[in-house]
Amino acid sequence: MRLPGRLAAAIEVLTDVETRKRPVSEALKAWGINNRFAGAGDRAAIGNLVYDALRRRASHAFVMGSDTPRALVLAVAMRDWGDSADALNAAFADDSHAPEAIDELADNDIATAPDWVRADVPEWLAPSLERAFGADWIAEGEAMTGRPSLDLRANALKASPEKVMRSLARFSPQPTAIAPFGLTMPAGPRDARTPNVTTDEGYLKGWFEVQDQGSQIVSAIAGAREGEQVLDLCAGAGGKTLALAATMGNSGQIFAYDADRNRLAPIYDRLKRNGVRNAQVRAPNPGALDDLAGKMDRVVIDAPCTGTGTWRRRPDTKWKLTPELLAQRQGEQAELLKEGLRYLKPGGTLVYITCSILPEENDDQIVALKAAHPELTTLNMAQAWRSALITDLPQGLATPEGGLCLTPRRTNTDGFYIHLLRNGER
Ligand SMILES: C[S@@+](CC[C@H](N)C(=O)[O-])C[C@H]1O[C@@H](n2cnc3c(N)ncnc32)[C@H](O)[C@@H]1O
Repeated sequence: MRLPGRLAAAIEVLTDVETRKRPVSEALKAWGINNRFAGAGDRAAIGNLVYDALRRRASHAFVMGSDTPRALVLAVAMRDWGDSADALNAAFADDSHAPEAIDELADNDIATAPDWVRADVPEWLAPSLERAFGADWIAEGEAMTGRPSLDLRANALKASPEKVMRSLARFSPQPTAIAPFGLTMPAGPRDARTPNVTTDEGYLKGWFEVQDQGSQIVSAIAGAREGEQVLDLCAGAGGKTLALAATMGNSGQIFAYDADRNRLAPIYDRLKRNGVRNAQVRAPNPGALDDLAGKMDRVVIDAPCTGTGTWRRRPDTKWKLTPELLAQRQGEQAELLKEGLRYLKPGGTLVYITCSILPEENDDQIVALKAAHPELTTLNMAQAWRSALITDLPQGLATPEGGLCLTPRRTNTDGFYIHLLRNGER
């Protein structure tokens, strides 16, 4: 397929996403099944167009004077991919699969757009983001419209970063800037494809996992040490469990739990592939964690959240988020923090993590928890960073209440928050 046909296909997929409220991945898959002639390169290009359209949905719509799928996809071609309207029209003229010619270009000046449009975020979230980032909030929003890199974590239980680099040399991975076991492959422009690393021999042997550098950083700062008893209360598919096991050198014990059996299911294979021997999965049965009450050195709560830190990867969620959903997540987080305390021994450490950048899910939760539990004290983040990552904590990452907030603009990672609390005296 040439570009005109790919643009038309992207308009079709985006229409499906917007009218049927379908997740992008599902709509792309359905399009692929109905259009079997399209190759992997076509599917990747169409996916890039749809995701790019959603990443900058508000500003694309402003510039084009329209938010139809057609306007949004054409905006990607012109604003992101650098094709002029004239060049596109010339290409459309001799391609029977092309969208209609562009003859109604509004071309509004983005400098005249409201702040939330320039930041490409939902209008109702502007006050929260301004509270989180002050004068930088628009730049932070803009940075969340870029394509994310593909990051890997070398599994220290089985391989060094150098060994993984050799295994994946054909993709030219580079060491990550902060995470010591991380490798990264920057996203390419236009129709570039994401490398398929999960068919690599090294992956199948458990030498590395796909994990955003931000997730690797917070896993390291969680500070699990050799020999500790650790509860991973929201283990999901085990992304952080695996990283914790690696920092613990397979000693001590991690109890991996999740309330959702389906989310937990992949963890068994992943633990095996990664050579993890110190993790015990606790399925969500009644009383599954009762025997751990008051015994844990560390309780990690990688809480369910709005996922605002992952907007680069899942831009459709940016526009679907509602105040009601935020309030629901806040309620779940407050409950989980209380629940997590149950398992902590005196002197133990509570680790609170979200992949959100909203203060409502981050510092605000900690303030409320500490008000109800004066025995909790915030651990020094600069010290935690230094002991986990050897370097000094970079300026500007600390939050007002003593947590840490990573963002695409600050650390070239997904957005993450982490806060460490000690339970009384050690
Ligand atoms: C951010 S995800 C966890 C991601 C995972 N830790 C990882 O690194 O791949 C949050 C998880 O919390 C789980 N969850 C939600 N409510 C819970 C509860 N009350 N108790 C335990 N897990 C819960 C969800 O099922 C979801 O898997």
